[in-house]
Amino acid sequence: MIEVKNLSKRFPQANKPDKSARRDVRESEGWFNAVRNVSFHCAPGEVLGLLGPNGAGKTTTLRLLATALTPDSGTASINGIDIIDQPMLARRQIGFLSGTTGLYGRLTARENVEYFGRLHGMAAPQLKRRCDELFDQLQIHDFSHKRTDELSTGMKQKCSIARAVVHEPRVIILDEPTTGLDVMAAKVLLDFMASSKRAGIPLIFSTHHLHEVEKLCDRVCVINGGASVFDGTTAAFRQQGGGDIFDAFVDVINRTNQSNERSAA
Ligand SMILES: Nc1ncnc2c1ncn2[C@@H]1O[C@H](COP(=O)(O)OP(=O)(O)OP(=O)(O)O)[C@@H](O)[C@H]1O
Repeated sequence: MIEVKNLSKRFPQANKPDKSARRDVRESEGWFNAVRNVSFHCAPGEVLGLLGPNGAGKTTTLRLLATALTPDSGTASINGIDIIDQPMLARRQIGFLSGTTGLYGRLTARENVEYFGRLHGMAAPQLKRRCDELFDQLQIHDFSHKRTDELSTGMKQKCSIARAVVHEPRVIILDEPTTGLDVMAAKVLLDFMASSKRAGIPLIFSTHHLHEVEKLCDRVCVINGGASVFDGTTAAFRQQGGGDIFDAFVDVINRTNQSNERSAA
């Protein structure tokens, strides 16, 4: 179970805001409140889609949850483990794919995944079994012997996901897993996510592709201007757009933009 309540994170602003530019409701006296008030939950066997326009705060939220950043306020727990009180313990439960691949270019795909498995303390037979399983699921076998600096974008992404989940995490968090991938590569990743769901693993992923949400997600959280502005089932979200998920997204964003503009004025 993943539970997030009222998370917030601000960053110091390097430059003074341009007075002629439209004011962002998140700017405040030298700080930028990238995440202001984000709440959602995701139960075992559920997939939650994290949606929002560019710059909404999705990556920052996922980095907070994955313990790569420390929240300024709010709480989050992974299977009952508080990420602020016990970040190391929480981290061991999480498989996190960040936007940057972080692969070692001079190692092969297999060496990269095995290296991270060993860092997690996996024994050789367990690691071999897990690599074989993941390389089947993610269709990595054909290029597992190639150095990762020689791989295509899709191949690198598959390898990054295998690396992120090699230790059989109890929750999975993926930041834009299918961005930049062709249809066939994206399908492999979506099938992988569906198999994690069948295995009962709570999975959260951010995306700009609403058809992925239709296909996979039980729940949706929309972030706009650093705050969660919708958190509920995919069916309830679709209802917001009279049955159309695209209309629902546009409607929620337009409504909250108007209210943010009123607050910033
Ligand atoms: N380290 C940082 N310092 C200052 N501002 C930051 C930092 N990290 C993120 N921000 C700002 O916080 C806001 C949210 O960024 P974030 O990357 O979380 O958005 P996002 O929803 O993932 O966007 P996208 O869909 O474009 O990936 C942006 O305005 C960004 O410039």
